[in-house]
Amino acid sequence: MTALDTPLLVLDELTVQRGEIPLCEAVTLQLSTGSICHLIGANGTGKTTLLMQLAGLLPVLTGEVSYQGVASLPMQPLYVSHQLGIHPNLTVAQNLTFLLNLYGITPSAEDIDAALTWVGLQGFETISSSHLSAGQTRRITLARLYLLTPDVTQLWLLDEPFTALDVDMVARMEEKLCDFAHAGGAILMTSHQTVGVANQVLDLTEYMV
Ligand SMILES: Nc1ncnc2c1ncn2[C@@H]1O[C@H](COP(=O)(O)OP(=O)(O)OP(=O)(O)O)[C@@H](O)[C@H]1O
Repeated sequence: MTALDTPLLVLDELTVQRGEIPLCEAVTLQLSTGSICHLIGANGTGKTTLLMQLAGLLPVLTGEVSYQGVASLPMQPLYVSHQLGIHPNLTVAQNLTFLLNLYGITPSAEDIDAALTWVGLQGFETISSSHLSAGQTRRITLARLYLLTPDVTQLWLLDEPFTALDVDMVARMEEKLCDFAHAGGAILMTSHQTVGVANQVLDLTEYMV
């Protein structure tokens, strides 16, 4: 039995819905440990809406979601929104600490140093986050991935994580996605760029109302 044989998240006939308006119907998906699923579709199809539904930020009104074999939403998926949620009045280290605290992790100074080094922000710990470029700001939100293993959260929902990143950082991110999937995690992610490491695709265009 390979890692891909183990079902983790199952969507059965789910309606992607924003308020009263259904966007996509009867969406079906099975994600297993080891899955890196690229969620695709034109602008406005409902990709962000689906990720928000799975993160518990918007309701699932029609269809079933089961997680680890139980009819429910995942208890604590990691949801990285394309809206960054970085507080401009906090330093880089303070923002990263806050993002990790949400998952019950209190990082040590060494953890912060290692995560920021991984995203190329070594030495930025005490810099105000308002002084960073768009790509550097996104790197703060991604630095948390360095410290999150499948033991903490087995499902990553990533909304356009590669936006504003340079080629080297995208390559580093893809390596991290593979490491996480091989360690027993599963990933559902949007990107308007090619995701070379994806081993599954969900095209929402096929389900549009
Ligand atoms: N805050 C909102 N309130 C009401 N409707 C919204 C809101 N955000 C998006 N929508 C609507 O929901 C639809 C789906 O939006 P969503 O952001 O899920 O699309 P998407 O596939 O992620 O698009 P993109 O590729 O542009 O990021 C859009 O057509 C839009 O009209």
